[in-house]
Amino acid sequence: MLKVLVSDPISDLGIQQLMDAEDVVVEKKTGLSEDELVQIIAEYDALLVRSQTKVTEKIMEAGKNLKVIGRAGVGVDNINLEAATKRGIIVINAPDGNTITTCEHAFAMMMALARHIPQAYAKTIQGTWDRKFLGVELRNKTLGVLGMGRIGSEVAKRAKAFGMDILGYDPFLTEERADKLGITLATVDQIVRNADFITVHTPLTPETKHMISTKQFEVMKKGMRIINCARGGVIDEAAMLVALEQGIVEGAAFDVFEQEPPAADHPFLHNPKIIVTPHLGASTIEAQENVAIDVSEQVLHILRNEPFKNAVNMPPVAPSVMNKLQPYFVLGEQIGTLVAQLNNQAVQEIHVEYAGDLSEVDTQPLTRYIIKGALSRHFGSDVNIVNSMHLAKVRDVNIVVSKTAATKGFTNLISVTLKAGDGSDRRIAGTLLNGYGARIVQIDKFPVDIAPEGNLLFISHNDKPGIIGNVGTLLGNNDVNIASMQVGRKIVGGEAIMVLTVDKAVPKEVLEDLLKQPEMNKAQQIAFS
Ligand SMILES: NC(=O)c1ccc[n+]([C@@H]2O[C@H](COP(=O)([O-])OP(=O)(O)OC[C@H]3O[C@@H](n4cnc5c(N)ncnc54)[C@H](O)[C@@H]3O)[C@@H](O)[C@H]2O)c1
Ligand SMILES: O=C(O)CC[C@@H](O)C(=O)O
Repeated sequence: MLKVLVSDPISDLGIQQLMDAEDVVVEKKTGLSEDELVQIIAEYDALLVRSQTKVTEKIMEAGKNLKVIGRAGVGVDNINLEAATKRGIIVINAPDGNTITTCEHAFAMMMALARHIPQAYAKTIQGTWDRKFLGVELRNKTLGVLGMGRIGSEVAKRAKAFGMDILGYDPFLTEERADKLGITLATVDQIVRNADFITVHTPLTPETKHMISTKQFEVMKKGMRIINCARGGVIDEAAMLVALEQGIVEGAAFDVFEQEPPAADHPFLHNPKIIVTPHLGASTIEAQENVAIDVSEQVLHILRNEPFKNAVNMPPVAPSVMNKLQPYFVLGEQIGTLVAQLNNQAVQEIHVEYAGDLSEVDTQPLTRYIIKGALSRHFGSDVNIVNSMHLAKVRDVNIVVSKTAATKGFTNLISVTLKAGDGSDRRIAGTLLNGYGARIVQIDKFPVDIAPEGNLLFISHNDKPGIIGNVGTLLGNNDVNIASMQVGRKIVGGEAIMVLTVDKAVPKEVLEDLLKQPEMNKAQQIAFS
């Protein structure tokens, strides 16, 4: 008999099919600590969670029979994916079931903000008939939506019906799709400067962490309102409080927090201009049923060795293919990550070219790693080798793969070009050198020789005397040690690049100072993990 543990409150109706299955026993034990879970998890073949249970490495290590972890919801940030992958535990989620519900929550928050509904309610039930609450209309206001995926797009549709003008930003949002949605494609800067309301709908990734912080608040319209029903930390809580005190922010509505639950003395819980809810975005009867049904169905398929979808981590790959390709997986993902970090435009096409030895093998699994790397900058832990091609497709990113036996001087070469909607492109090529390991050998049109590890600093500048010295001095003065440096240019006095390996991450302020140096065009930190 297969055993399934449900460790968070999950809709009974949603898990009915699991409970009805003759080969499955379902046990519900909610509110368990990590240690309590460690004690019992070995008995179970599957674990079903929402967001409360933190599925740690320790729990997985104890889960000797665990084949699948089902997350009834979207975000899998409460599950240690790496540990699951390492142990061959499949992690699945239910990405679509709570989209509308969460969108409606964000919209409800926006309306409550506009009309002070929670504050007015609290006064009224205390016996104070206070009619001084003066709201604003949504009509004719500008709404900025950061993250135009499933939820952000639904919010935009509803805001249009309310007569709002919508500015949207998403790295995968092209002019064409924005037109289709009837919104204006904008940059983050345009959104923060012009929006009366801002709502965020991105995952929490290193890039989206504090994407709205002091710098962004400083240029916002005085009296704007802001909503976070995505993930705590996308909006910098401390910076938001300062902006509220300065009158830049008139009101804020948060469903999610940097630390959940927030401490009892968290300033958001005691500020009359901030509306809070306890991560209720997905909490409707419909959404909870939807996600539980989706996830139960997939868990049953996995337990019965049937084909399944929505796996968030490693899929099985045939051993023969695996043996040939495995050495390239890390490099492929690194090339994808690197090229995505260099690109700042909405991506239309990712062109992967395999040369030399690689032209003779079925490279499909490797392409998945490359696309995963290219998308992970924006999808964070939501993208994996199972869903990377699918995510690219739903975001209208065309994947082109070509092969050539010509070796260009290397026995194997992976070249990845990101083509943007505006016609620009960025290119990275890498190889595995026998005895030396992975190397990045080309950045755009410049040949380089870089080990893809540690912290890289990528600088693009005009080829003028003194630049290398300036960079070295500035980094030295800020205690950033340079381990290696490479420079490249095509013509004397023309466009040039500098790639430095540094011993620690370069602070934001130092990058800003670098950019202030003469002849500098770009200074960017690149990370490989
Ligand atoms: N409050 C809740 O209970 C609740 C419920 C469901 C989902 N969520 C959260 O809401 C968020 C959105 O969910 P979704 O289902 O719409 O996900 P999605 O993957 O469909 O959309 C997320 C979008 O964010 C974009 N993005 C990534 N980096 C970005 C950046 N730097 N700037 C702008 N956009 C960026 C991605 O390209 C993607 O289109 C997720 O964080 C999810 O975990 C919260
Ligand atoms: O289970 C929940 O209520 C959280 C849902 C939400 O944050 C998600 O990522 O799906």
